[in-house]
Amino acid sequence: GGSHVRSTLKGAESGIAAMAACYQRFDPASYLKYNYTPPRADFERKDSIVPWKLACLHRAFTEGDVSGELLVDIGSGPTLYQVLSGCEVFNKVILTDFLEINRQELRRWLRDEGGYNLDWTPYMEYVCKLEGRRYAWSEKAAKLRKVVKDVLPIDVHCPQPMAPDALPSGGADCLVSSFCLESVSPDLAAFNRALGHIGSLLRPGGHLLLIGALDESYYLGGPGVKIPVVPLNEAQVCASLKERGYTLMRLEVYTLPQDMRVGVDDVTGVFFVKAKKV
Ligand SMILES: Nc1ncnc2c1ncn2[C@@H]1O[C@@H](CSCCNC[C@@H]2Cc3ccc([N+](=O)[O-])cc3CN2)[C@@H](O)[C@H]1O
Repeated sequence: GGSHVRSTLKGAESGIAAMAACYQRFDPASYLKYNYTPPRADFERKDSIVPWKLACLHRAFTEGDVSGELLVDIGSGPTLYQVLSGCEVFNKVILTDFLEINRQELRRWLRDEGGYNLDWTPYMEYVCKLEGRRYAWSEKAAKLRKVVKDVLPIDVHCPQPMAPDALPSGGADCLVSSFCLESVSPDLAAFNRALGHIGSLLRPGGHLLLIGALDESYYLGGPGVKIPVVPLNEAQVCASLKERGYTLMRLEVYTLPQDMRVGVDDVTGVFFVKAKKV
């Protein structure tokens, strides 16, 4: 009856409010150091996580079935690597995040203002190498600065995650989202709802490229800032996608070698999904 539903929704709201409170302590500089420097971002190592992610994204964006005008990155955080390949395929890219501090970090790089917390050059060089264009990282930087049109607020727990006029009426042609949904959802039900909410931003027939953590229960969003994560397994990810109206086209899983487990989280694996909205 009604009272049960009210208490359930109330529970969800308190879990989401608690999560938002955690994120007030998120520190972009620490987060970048924990996850986007060696060993997790070591371009000399074939088994490093970031090169694996960049290769998955490069392949997904360049195998011919992904096209259109507008690519939106959901929950960009303070990172740009998610759209280094996509910026060659779409002529408009919009980055999004819940925190102004992360949006500022991205804008600082996009406006070439200096004072960055991470050097993205090795990332751009690696993607250029994947594209068969050697030593063109400055062209990649220029392309990114030209194609990224905005950095906007988002809340994936809202049925309408972005402002009503943020996107063209048809929605985005493609979404990419990396390590966001499972890290902002108090439980699996919230993860499922959030997946549905972002789906409303995507046109039918559009693609979703989703990267996420497997079996993660927490990560450090800064020194001593322990942020809870809903632990997911592959079956749950596939079931959520199906339930929210996506057709799964590819699922790839990366298992972290021991020395990639550096104490900043308890992730055992990373999934890469390429899916299509029915
Ligand atoms: N309600 C919301 N809606 C949208 N975005 C929101 C909301 N709340 C917070 N956000 C926004 O979403 C956040 C995205 S960063 C979340 C970090 N994800 C977990 C972390 C990442 C990571 C990276 C690399 C590797 N690896 O193995 O190489 C493992 C892992 C696992 N640990 C953050 O930007 C926040 O600002």
